[in-house]
Amino acid sequence: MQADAIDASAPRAAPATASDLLPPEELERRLRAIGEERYHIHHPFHHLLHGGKLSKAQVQAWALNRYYYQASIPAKDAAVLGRLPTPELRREWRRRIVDHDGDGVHPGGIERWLKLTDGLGLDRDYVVSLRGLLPATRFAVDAYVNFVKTRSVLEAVASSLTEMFSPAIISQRVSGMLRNYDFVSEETLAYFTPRLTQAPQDVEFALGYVKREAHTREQQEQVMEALRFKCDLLWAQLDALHFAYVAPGLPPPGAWRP
Ligand SMILES: O=C(O)c1cc(C(=O)O)c2c(n1)C(=O)C(=O)c1cc(C(=O)O)[nH]c1-2
Repeated sequence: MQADAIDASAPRAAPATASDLLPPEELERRLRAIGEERYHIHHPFHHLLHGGKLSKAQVQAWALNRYYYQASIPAKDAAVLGRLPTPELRREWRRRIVDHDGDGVHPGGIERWLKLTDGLGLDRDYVVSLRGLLPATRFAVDAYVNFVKTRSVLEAVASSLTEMFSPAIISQRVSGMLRNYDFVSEETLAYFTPRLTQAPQDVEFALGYVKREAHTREQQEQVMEALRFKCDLLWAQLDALHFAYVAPGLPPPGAWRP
């Protein structure tokens, strides 16, 4: 047997039982620890982006790909909404869809993201067509939408909890990009300003929900696993950008090229 193979005969840790239920504050502490370890704020591509180390073309690649994440968030939230059992819960979740789609008078997040891609000089029709996406962007984002459709409502809500950590990365990104790139302005980065108040509001509800509704240790573990999955999905998107546009710099066939 290889040294690193799993020894099936070794004693296993007893499965968690209801008596192992974590106090809600401990669950929250563990969720925050997951973000501290795995959130994409630690990704090398993020450091290059806010540190001013990317070319305009590399920033364009980031904005183009991230458009698909932004555009898919309302589809994700509509899938969650459709599974929530009470008017109170649905009312709360509905706000998220309006934040991104707008209300027909006030523009939402998708429109504001397109201001960013416009400001970077990308053709809007091309961005919206999704033709230049990296395959891995599509796979990662689609996996998120699929996750909330197929897992429990508890896991679906928990998977949004990366937003606990988004104000920190957004602050770093915006201040760094404004300082380091002459091709971005406060206006082009305006997408991010409302997120600094929307995300904490989203989190207050979602975190309260998982702390209240995870009734067994197994469910608490599912909540933590959902957050890990979501961190991985954000990380994988930056991995793909790095591989295609930074090093070794190998965009796959069909993907956008500067
Ligand atoms: O700028 C970022 O790094 C970042 C991260 C995240 C996130 O952590 O999921 C979101 C956003 N932005 C964001 O703008 C956004 O609207 C959003 C919605 C959600 C979600 O899971 O429902 N995450 C995020």
